[in-house]
Amino acid sequence: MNNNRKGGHSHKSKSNRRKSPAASAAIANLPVAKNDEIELDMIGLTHEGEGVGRAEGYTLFVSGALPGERIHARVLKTKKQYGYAKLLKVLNESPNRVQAPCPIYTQCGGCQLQHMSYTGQLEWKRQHVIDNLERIGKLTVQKQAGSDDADSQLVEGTVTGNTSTPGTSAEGTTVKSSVDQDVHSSEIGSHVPDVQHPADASTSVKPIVSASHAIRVLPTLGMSEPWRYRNKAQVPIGQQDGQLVGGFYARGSHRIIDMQSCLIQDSRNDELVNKVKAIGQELHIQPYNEETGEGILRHVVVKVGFATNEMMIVLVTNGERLPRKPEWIERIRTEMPQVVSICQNINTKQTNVIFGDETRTLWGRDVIHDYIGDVKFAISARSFYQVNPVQTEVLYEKAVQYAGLTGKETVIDAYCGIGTISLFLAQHAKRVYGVEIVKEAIEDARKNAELNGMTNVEFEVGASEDVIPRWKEQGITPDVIVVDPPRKGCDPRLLETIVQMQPEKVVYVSCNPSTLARDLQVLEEGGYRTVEVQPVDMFPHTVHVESVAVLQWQPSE
Ligand SMILES: C[S@@+](CC[C@H](N)C(=O)[O-])C[C@H]1O[C@@H](n2cnc3c(N)ncnc32)[C@H](O)[C@@H]1O
Repeated sequence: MNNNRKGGHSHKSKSNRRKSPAASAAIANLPVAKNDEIELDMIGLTHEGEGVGRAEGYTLFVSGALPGERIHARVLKTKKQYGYAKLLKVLNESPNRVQAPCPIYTQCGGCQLQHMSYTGQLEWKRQHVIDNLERIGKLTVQKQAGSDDADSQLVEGTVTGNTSTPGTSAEGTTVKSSVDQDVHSSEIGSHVPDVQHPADASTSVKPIVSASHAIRVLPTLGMSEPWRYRNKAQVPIGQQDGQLVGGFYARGSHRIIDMQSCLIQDSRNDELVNKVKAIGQELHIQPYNEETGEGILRHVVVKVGFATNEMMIVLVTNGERLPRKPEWIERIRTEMPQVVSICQNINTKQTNVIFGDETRTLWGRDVIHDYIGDVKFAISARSFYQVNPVQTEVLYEKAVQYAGLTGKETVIDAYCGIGTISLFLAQHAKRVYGVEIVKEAIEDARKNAELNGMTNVEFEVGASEDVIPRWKEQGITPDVIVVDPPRKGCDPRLLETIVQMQPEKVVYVSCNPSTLARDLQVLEEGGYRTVEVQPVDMFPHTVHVESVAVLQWQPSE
C-alpha cells in the first residue's frame, strides 16, 4: 500500500512503514518483539474474553489464557502500548480452567468463556461490572456485598427476599461469597487492564467526581443449568462439496462451518435446523452465494416457546421464489409436529442483515406464543424477544422488585421493545407508559397488552429522548422510570429529562457495563444515588453481562 496516495496520511505514518518487527520493538523500546517466545503471567480478562498478560510492564492480549495462569506464548504483533500473543502452553493452570465441552469451541465465535468454570464466569462478570463502575463511572463500590452500610440506603420495599444473600444465585447455583470474590478477584486479577484494549476504546469517558456513598454489587445470578438456554437459532446456509451446510461463520470470516449441535441452543432448534438442511438437500434448493448474489436460501431462523413448545420456522430467501413450496410445508409439518408457523422472509439485499422487510406466512399462524412468568407473549418472525427466557424472568422480577411498586404508581418504561418489562410492571402499578423507537415492536407491545387483558398500559412509538420530554410537558409525573437501552446506553437528553422529572426511583437495565457506569455517573451528578446493582447471567459461556441497577432520588440538603 502506498500511504502517499492516501489523503490525510501524515508524515509520521509514512515514516512508520515497513519497519521490521525487531526494529519497531527496539525503536519503541518494547521488551518483546514479534515471534519472541516468552513466559507470561496473566493478570486479567478483557471484555471480549482475551487474557491480559504483562511482560515487563508491557501488555499482551492472549486468546484462551485465563487470569492467574502462567503461560508460554509467542508474540504475534506489537504496537506501541500493547501487543498480541498466541497461547502455546499453559504452564500453571488457573483453578477456573475447564475443558470446553463444545468440540467446535475454538473455531466458532459464539462462546468466549467455555474454558472457564461457570462459577469463575459468574465471579468474573460481577467483577467486570465493579471495574466499570469504579473506572468509568468513578463510583465507589462496597467491598462486601450485603453489608449494613448498603441496607441503610435502601428504601422500604426496594430489596426483599434472599437476593441480597451472598453465596446463592438464582435457582440454587452456589457461587463464592462476595468476600471470597473480592479476594479471589484480586488474586486472579479479573479486572479491566490499565492499558485500554482497542475494543474498549469506545468506553473511554470523561473523568469525574467520586461518589460519597458505596454501591452494593450483588453476586451474579446464574443458571442452575447453564446449557441449551437459547430459544432462537439463526443459521446461515451454504454449500460445500455439493452438500447443503448450515451452522456458524468461522471466527473472523464468512466461511460457514456446518454444525449439527450447539450446546447453548435448545435441542429442538438444533433438530429443526438439521431437518431443514436435509429437506433442502433432497429438494435441491440452491443456497445463496454471498459473493455472486445468486441462489435462493440464505438463512434458516427457528424459534421455540419454552413454556408452550410451539415452534416457528422462517426460511429467508433471496427473492419471492421458493421452489417446491408445498413439499417444504408438508415435510416440515409431518417431521416436526411442534411447528405451528412456517414463514418465508424475503431479503434481496447484499447485506449481513438477516431479515428483509417482507415476511409471508406459508402455513399456520404468523406468531408463536410463550410465557415469561404469567405474562403471555406473541412472537412474530421479526419481533425482538429475549433469547434466554429462564433468565429473562429472573431479570424482570428483579426490575419489578427494585421498582418497589404498590399499585399506586405511575411508571415509564423507556426502550420498551415489545413491552415485555412494561407488562411485568403493569401488574403492580397504576399506569405504565412504554416508549420504543421501532414501530413494529410497539404494534406487538399493544397486541401483547391486549392478549393479557391489560388496560393500564399505553405505548408510543418514538425516541425516548423525544417522547419523554413531551410527556413531561403534558404533565405526566412518574414515580419510577425504568430504562433498558441498547449497548450504547441512554441518550444524554433522556438522562437530563429524568433528572428534571425527578422520579423517586430509576431502575436501569443494562446489557453493557461500561455505558451503565457512564450513565449512572450522570444520574448521580443529577441527584440520584445508585443503591444496588444486580448482575444477571443472561448469556452463559459468553462475555455478555446484563445488570439491573436501582437508583434513589436523593436531593442535596
Ligand atoms: C435492550 S432492548 C430492550 C427491549 C425490551 N426492554 C426487552 O427487554 O425486551 C433496547 C430497545 O431499545 C430500542 N431503542 C433503541 N434506541 C431507542 C431510542 N432512542 N428510543 C427508544 N427506543 C430505542 C431498540 O429498538 C430495542 O427494542
